[in-house]
Amino acid sequence: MWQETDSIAGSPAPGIDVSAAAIIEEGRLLIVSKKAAPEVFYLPGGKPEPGESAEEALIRELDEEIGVTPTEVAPLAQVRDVAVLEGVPMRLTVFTAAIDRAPRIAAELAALGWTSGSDRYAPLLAPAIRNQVVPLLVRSGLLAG
Ligand SMILES: Nc1nc2c([nH]c(=O)n2[C@H]2C[C@H](O)[C@@H](COP(=O)(O)OP(=O)(O)OP(=O)(O)O)O2)c(=O)[nH]1
Repeated sequence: MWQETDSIAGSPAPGIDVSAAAIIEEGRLLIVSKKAAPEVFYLPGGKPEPGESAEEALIRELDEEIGVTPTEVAPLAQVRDVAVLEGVPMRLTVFTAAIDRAPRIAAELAALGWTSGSDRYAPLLAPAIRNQVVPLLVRSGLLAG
């Protein structure tokens, strides 16, 4: 289902897996920052726990982080970059999603915002989001850019 670009068949991918949601409302993408690094913004989500699928992890993390349940979840892309907090290789599995209520900051989050991808948040976005996910959303017609 996912297109793999740089793994050798049969060998596990190095680094960490992270699931994240691209939630767009009124032309803006929902982004969050964590208390551990309040100046870095990225998509809500996190690492799957043992035995959890990427989508199950996403649903759990959205509840824990922003108190919402996704109403429509669809695979968008897998991107590889350096995980901005750990500094290790990361495979980020991104789903598009809608949410059932207004998000609110919970758990370990510092802030929540909505970005066009080219506004004041742009320099604060994690590299995977700024360089890969936002351009993909713009190419897909989901974000004006
Ligand atoms: N959720 C998320 N994490 C991202 C994105 N881009 C990016 O580099 N990361 C990095 C930040 C962290 O280094 C790592 C995710 O770790 P995390 O601390 O948010 O995961 P978690 O909620 O499962 O936390 P924990 O179990 O380690 O406490 O991936 C993104 O768009 N969304």
